[in-house]
This record gives sequence, C-alpha cells and structure tokens, in this order.
Amino acid sequence: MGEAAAFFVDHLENGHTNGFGVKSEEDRDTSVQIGDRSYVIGGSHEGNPLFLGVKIHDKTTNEWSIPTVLGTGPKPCKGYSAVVLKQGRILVIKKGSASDDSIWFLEVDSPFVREQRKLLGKEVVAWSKGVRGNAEKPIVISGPSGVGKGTLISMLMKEFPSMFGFSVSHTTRSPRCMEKNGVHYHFTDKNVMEKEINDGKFLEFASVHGNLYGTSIESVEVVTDSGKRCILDIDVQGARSVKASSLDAIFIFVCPPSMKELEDRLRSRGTETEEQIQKRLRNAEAEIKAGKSSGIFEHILYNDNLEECYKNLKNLLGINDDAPVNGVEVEGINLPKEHTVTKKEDKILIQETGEATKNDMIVLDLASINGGAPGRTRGIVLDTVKSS
Ligand SMILES: Nc1nc2c(ncn2[C@@H]2O[C@H](COP(=O)(O)OP(=O)(O)O)[C@@H](O)[C@H]2O)c(=O)[nH]1
Ligand SMILES: Nc1ncnc2c1ncn2[C@@H]1O[C@H](COP(=O)(O)OP(=O)(O)O)[C@@H](O)[C@H]1O
Repeated sequence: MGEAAAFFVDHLENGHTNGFGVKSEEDRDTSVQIGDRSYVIGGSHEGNPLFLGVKIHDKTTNEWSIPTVLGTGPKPCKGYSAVVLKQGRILVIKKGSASDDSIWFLEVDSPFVREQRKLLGKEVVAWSKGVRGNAEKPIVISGPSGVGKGTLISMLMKEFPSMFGFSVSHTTRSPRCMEKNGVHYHFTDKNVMEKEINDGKFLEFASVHGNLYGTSIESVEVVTDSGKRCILDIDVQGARSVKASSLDAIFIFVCPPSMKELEDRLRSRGTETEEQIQKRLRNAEAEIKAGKSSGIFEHILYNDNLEECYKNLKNLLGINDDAPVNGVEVEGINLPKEHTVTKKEDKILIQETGEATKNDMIVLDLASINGGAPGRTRGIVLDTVKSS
C-alpha cells in the first residue's frame, strides 16, 4: 500500500479529442484518436461475441476499416477506459472486470505492428494483456539437436514447477513414441500451419531439419497468463526472429563438449533414423557457428557434465538456493467498476466514481513495464493510494 501522495494531476476531458476516451456503461464503445485516425474499441469482433472488436476511422478519407487483430484480445464487457501511450499503444482498462483481466494494451503502431503490417500487407493491430508482478524475462534456449536442451528444461521445470512454463511449439514432424500432442509439441499438418502463419498467429517459425517449427503467440500468452516465466526451445533462426520482436527475452545457447559426444548422445537417445541423425549432425556445425558468432546469445553454456551445466543455468537465471520454489504471489487489487482515468507521465490514476466512492485512488505505474505484443506486457505495478 502506498502513502497518500500529492499528485499534481492534469485533469483531461472525456471524449475523443485528446487521446482519452471514457464513456458510460450504456455506451459500450470507446474511441481514441491518434493523428488522423480514430480507433473504436467495443462491441464484438466480426460478430464473434467472445472477442472485443476494433474499428478504424480515417478522417482524411472518411472511411472505416476493420483491421486484422493479432494476439488474443479481451472479451467484451460493459465499457472501457482508454488512454493513448507512447510508441503507438493504447492502454485499455476494462470496467467491472476481475483484476487479472482488466488491463490491456492495444498496439496500433508499435514496432511489432509496423513489421506485421509490412509482412502481411494489410492493416494490423495487436492485443497484449497487462500482467502484474515482477517482470522476469522469457528464456530462449537454442543449441544443436542432442546437446541436452530438453533435458535441462525438464530439470528446471521439475525443480520449479510453478516458476517456469514451457512454450509448446507447433511442428510438422511426426511425434516420437513418448511425445504427447499439446505437451511436447502441437503436431500439425503443413498446410494448416502455413495458413495460421499467414493469418499472423505465429511469433516466429523456421524450417529445421526438413520440417516446419513455430511458436504461436498463444503458446507464449498461455504461459505468461499463468504467472510463469516462459521457456522457448527454438533453433537459431527462431531465436533471431524473437530477438527482433518485442518479447524482450534472455538468450542462451547450449554447446556440446565435442561433435563426437553430440553424435553419441543423439545415437543413444534412439529417437531418429540414421538418415535423420546425419542430417542433424550436418546442421549442428552451422548452428554452433551461428550460436557462437551471431551476437544473438548473451550466454553460452557448455553441457559436458549435466549437473554442472544445470547449476550454471540456474546461476545465470539468478536462481540460488533461497529462490521460492513456487514463485511470488501478487496481492490482488480490484479496479473500480465506475471510474475516471487520468494520466500523469508514466502513472495512470484511476479514481472511483459513483455513490459508493471512497476517494481511494488506484495508481497504475507503467514505468517498469516490458514485453508487449506478441505476448503479454509484463511488470505492471498497481498500488492503492488511500484518501487521507
Ligand atoms: N524456430 C523454431 N525452432 C523450434 C521450435 N520448436 C523446436 N524447435 C527447434 O527445432 C529443432 C528440432 O527439434 P526436435 O525435432 O524436437 O529435435 P531435438 O532438438 O533433437 O530434440 C531444435 O533445434 C529445436 O530447438 C519452434 O517453435 N521454432
Ligand atoms: N550432459 C550430458 N551428458 C550425457 N548425456 C546427456 C547430457 N545432457 C543430455 N544428455 C542425453 O543426451 C540425449 C539428448 O538430450 P536432449 O535433452 O534430448 O537434447 P536436445 O533437446 O537438445 O535435442 C538424451 O538422451 C539425454 O539424456
């Protein structure tokens, strides 16, 4: 809880002229203006009652358009407050929603949106849910086939089950005998995956050892929403794409002690045919070279002795023996159903209105946020400032 603070607040008017949009409960749409465009947030998306709609009105042409919406957006509710932030983002606060579902960001001109607009050749906006609590970065782990990535990730998830969650990739390769669909991978057909890639559902994808692999935006969102730190096991091409995105991850490359040891591990795993082993070994040389020299990876781990390598992994993730095995709980704060919203630098001040007003103010601090679409916006700080 914070102290009563002396905020010097710019009281901004309701309406559409200054980037603020606060409307009554009966009027479910909220509109914000950025440059020549109005973004109307409300109703449902293309008739789907489960998905909040976004429409764009261009003042210069007087035309309406419905953009392609990336990421999983909020479900419709009874009204929204919206505030324009820097970097082409709109903060959307859902009225009367649970505290873990009330803070959202609609990215309309962020670097990710601009890149996707170019890539998909159409108008694009992207949702990113605001997640409270410590903003631990997602972890990208790459390395040649057989080096021990999966083994190290399993050890981490077993020791800290509530702290880490695995981003389940999509792949067109066939399942190995112990692999479960939806747990190790989402096993999928090439044409289905290609269509989903074209629909903008993937954060990254790459052709690896002759098959298509990719991380869907949803697979990262699911882990982040559960309050866990997301681990991605992806190849160097995928790591390069993630590095260029706004996911803001930590990048680790795992090296084998020698090519001979790598070959032995691949063979003793016994999951590939001889032809597949040869292909993986050929690709390994190039991957190791790229892993060491591309500048993508901040950390190179040598997996010689497994226990030692695991210890080094925990060290670089800042996990010591005192780390809470089950993560840190974030105190719940419910946002008032009826409220006004004011912006003061990085702080958003949410003041309850209506008969039951207690004059307490909720301060939403955006100073420490990171991440963003694709995926979640992490590190939101909410504090209640008591009226004196
Ligand atoms: N780019 C990308 N690579 C992935 C993804 N999922 C897995 N990979 C990589 O694909 C490669 C082959 O994975 P897999 O077939 O499970 O074989 P393994 O590495 O020998 O266990 C590995 O380098 C993985 O890191 C993904 O979603 N995207
Ligand atoms: N440090 C290590 N020493 C010996 N064997 C290892 C070591 N790390 C992993 N392995 C074994 O090597 C094989 C490949 O490991 P795996 O985790 O499947 O690799 P990857 O996910 O990188 O393809 C597995 O059989 C695993 O038990």
